[in-house]
Amino acid sequence: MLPFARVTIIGLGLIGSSVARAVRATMPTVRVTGYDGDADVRARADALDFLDDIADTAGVAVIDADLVILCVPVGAMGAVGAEIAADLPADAIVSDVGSSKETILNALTAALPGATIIPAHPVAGTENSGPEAGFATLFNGRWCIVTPPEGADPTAVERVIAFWKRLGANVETMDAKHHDLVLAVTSHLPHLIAYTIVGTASDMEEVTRSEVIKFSAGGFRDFTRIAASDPTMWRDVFLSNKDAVLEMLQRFSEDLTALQRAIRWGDGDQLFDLFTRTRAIRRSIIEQGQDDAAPDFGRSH
Ligand SMILES: NC(=O)C1=CN([C@@H]2O[C@H](COP(=O)(O)OP(=O)(O)OC[C@H]3O[C@@H](n4cnc5c(N)ncnc54)[C@H](O)[C@@H]3O)[C@@H](O)[C@H]2O)C=CC1
Ligand SMILES: O=C(O)C(=O)Cc1ccc(O)cc1
Repeated sequence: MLPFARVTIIGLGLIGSSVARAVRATMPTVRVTGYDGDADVRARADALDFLDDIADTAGVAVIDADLVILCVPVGAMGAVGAEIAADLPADAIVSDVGSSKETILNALTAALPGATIIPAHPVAGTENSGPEAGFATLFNGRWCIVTPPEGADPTAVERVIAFWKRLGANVETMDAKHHDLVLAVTSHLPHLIAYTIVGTASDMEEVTRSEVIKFSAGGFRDFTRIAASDPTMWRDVFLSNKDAVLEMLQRFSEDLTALQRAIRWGDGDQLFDLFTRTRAIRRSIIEQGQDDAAPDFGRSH
C-alpha cells in the first residue's frame, strides 16, 4: 500500500524536481502537483514534464494533497507555510527537505497551527540548482533524516518514513536539535570551509589566481565544487543553524590553532597521528558504501 496518493511539491529546483522524478519512477500511480514562486521555473518544470499538474499559486497546489513537501530555501519555509495555511486540507501532512531543522519546525508550527508537520532532510544533493539539475535516483542508498516534533502522530511519522524508503533512501529519525548539531559538523562546516578557501584563493594576486586555476587538479578542485553551491540556500542554512555552526566553528578553530602550533614547532608526531585517524575515517566511510563514488549517486548529473 502506498503511503500517499496525492503529493504536492512546493519549490521545483534540484531537490523538489528530484522528489517529483523519484515519485514518478517508484510510485507511478501517485499524482504529483507542483508549484514554484518563480514563473520561469514553473515554465521550465512544465517543459521537463516530471509533474502531473502545475498550479499557479501555492494555495491551489495544496488544495487536495495528502502530503505537501516544501522544497524551498530554509529562509522561505515560514512564508510558504503562511501561503498554504488557508487551503491546506485538515488531514494533510506537511513536510520539508530543508538542510537545518529546528528553525523550520518553529517557523512552520507558527504558520500552520494545528497542522501535522513531520520535517525531513534527505542528506543527498549536489552543487547544482534548478529543475534541470534534478534526477530520479538522487536519493538511492542515501540517508534521509526524519525529525518528528515531540508528540507527533506515530502513523504520520511512519507514512513519511515509508515515503522516503520508497524513493530509495535509508531513513533515520532524531530530534531537530540533534540533527542540527550533527549536520553542522558533517555538512555545514565543510561548506563554510570550502567557501572560505576558494574565497581566499580568489583574493590572491591576479598571477597567482591563474596558477590556482591551472594547478587545481587536486584537493582545491574538490573545494571549488562545494563552493559552487547555491548562495541563497547556503546563506539561509548558516543563518538558520547559527548556534550549532558557531559552536562547531569554535572547536574547528581551536583544532586548527593546535595544528598551526604543531607545524611551527615541528611536532611531526601530532600531524602523523591526526592524519592516521582521519585516513581511518575515510576508509570506514568507503566500507559503508557512503563515499562520493558510490554508484547511483549521480554527481555527474
Ligand atoms: N542542494 C542540495 O544539495 C540540498 C538541498 N536541500 C534543501 O532543499 C531545499 C531546496 O534546495 P534546492 O532544491 O537545492 O534549491 P533550488 O534553488 O534548486 O530550488 C529552490 C526553488 O524554490 C523556489 N522558491 C524560493 N522561494 C520560494 C517561495 N517563497 N515560494 C515558492 N517557491 C520558492 C525557487 O524559485 C527555486 O526554484 C533547501 O531548503 C535546501 O536546504 C536538502 C538536501 C540537499
Ligand atoms: O554536494 C554535496 O557535496 C553536498 O553536500 C550536497 C548536500 C547539500 C546540502 C544538504 O543538506 C545535503 C547534501
